[in-house]
Amino acid sequence: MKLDFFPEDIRPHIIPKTREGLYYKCLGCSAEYSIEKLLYVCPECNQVLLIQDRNAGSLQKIPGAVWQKIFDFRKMLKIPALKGIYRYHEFIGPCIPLESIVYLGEGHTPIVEANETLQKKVGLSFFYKNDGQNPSASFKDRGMASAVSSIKYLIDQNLVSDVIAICASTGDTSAAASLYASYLDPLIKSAVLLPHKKVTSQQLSQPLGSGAHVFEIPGVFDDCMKIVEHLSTQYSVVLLNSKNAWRILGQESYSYEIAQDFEWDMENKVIVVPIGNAGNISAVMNGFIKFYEANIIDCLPKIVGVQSEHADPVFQYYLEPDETKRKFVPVDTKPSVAQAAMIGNPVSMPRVVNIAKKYNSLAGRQQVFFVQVTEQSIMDWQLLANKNGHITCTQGGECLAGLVKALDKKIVSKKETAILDATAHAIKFSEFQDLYFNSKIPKDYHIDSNPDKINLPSLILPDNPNMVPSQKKRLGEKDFQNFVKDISEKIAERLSLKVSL
Ligand SMILES: N[C@@H](CCOP(=O)(O)O)C(=O)O
Repeated sequence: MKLDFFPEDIRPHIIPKTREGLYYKCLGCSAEYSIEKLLYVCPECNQVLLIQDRNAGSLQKIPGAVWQKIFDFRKMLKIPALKGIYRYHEFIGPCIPLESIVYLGEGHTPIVEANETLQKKVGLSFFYKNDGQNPSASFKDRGMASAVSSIKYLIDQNLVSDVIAICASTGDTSAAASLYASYLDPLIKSAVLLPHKKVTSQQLSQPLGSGAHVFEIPGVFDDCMKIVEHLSTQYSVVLLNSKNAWRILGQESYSYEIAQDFEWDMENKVIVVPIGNAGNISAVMNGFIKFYEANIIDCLPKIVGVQSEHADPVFQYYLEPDETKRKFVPVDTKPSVAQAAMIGNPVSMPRVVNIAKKYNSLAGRQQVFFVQVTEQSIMDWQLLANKNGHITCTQGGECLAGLVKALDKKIVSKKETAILDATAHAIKFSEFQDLYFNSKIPKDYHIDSNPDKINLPSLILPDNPNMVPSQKKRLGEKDFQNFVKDISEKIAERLSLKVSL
């Protein structure tokens, strides 16, 4: 829609204006740093950073209802830079000029209501937000669009050049990082570190296809992360993990979209997210806080963070009810089908502690909860969700298992409506489905294949196995007709089909 057709009251705000005000703030010592430097931890105390906005107060000068109208109308713009996460430019990266924004189609993923069968089984109304429908098939594209746009902004100002972007990954981050970097080739080259044999083959193919340098490292994700942290302090590289605070900003768009899709009504809503490196739950909470502070939503939804029993450091931390006695202890992970979240020492733990505290305090009651689920429940719920029309990954299965657990523990009630994060597309994690269906999940996952849930292909051969069509030798007309009839009859028998009249 052309600018002239927008309502007059919001017309001056439809195209966002670039403005200053963002800075890095250390969560340890509160030191502040310019965003014109590439920085991932505080040079003083080594603690993680968050990006803050000195002019956040100015956002409150526009009434919440006007912001809602601006975002609703912005949907109709045809400007690529504003079609993705930067619809919320003022809240995500107001210093980034539209020319520096990298847009590959991320964000505004569908929210799909679970069907009646599944809602009945679970016991309350819920939706999946399909973040697997992002360009690299996971939610990481939100954060990557933000981090890579921030680098492009620095490149455009001649503040950096010849960028080598680097990340550690369980699969999704590396796919997103290499995809966005490849779009800016040759300005940005990428290198990814993956734990050897702990990334699915689909995920391994993604950075390879994008032309990244792919390094497989013995150990688990946490080991790769340490190497990336070391590289980023010793060498001139750009770190693209969520330790990079720009990633958090971009991932806040997930919350903004939920608010907008539910007509800004967050009453009785529960947001369920899996926790791995903990960047996403930090971003999700922070996003809702920002919209609440700007009066765009009038209450904060409940947040339920879910971890597998095989990788549960955040859940363990919050088991201690007395906040003053809590002590974070990294855990050694065990094999998990929620492989993307198989992380024992999440880099964003200090962010979770800081933001969850603020969230609960703003809400005036506990609104952030953590639950732990079994590996068996992750797999069983994922398979059931996908048998009912969803396309969720194992982490999405983890969310559903977490919702069931939260209902059981009375953290969530039947009156509420949950929105579950399908963080990636099911196809990325189909290897776990294959293992389950073939009853071959290794013992240390602690998952048994339920025969009722197994689905395997059936090879249908004709009575005469030599009379089959092939590319090398086609059958003669009569033999081919016999083949078609024979196979059809066998399928009809399997499906108990009735002959049509
Ligand atoms: N699950 C993640 C782990 C790294 O996450 P990040 O958000 O901290 O970059 C992955 O997909 O690699």
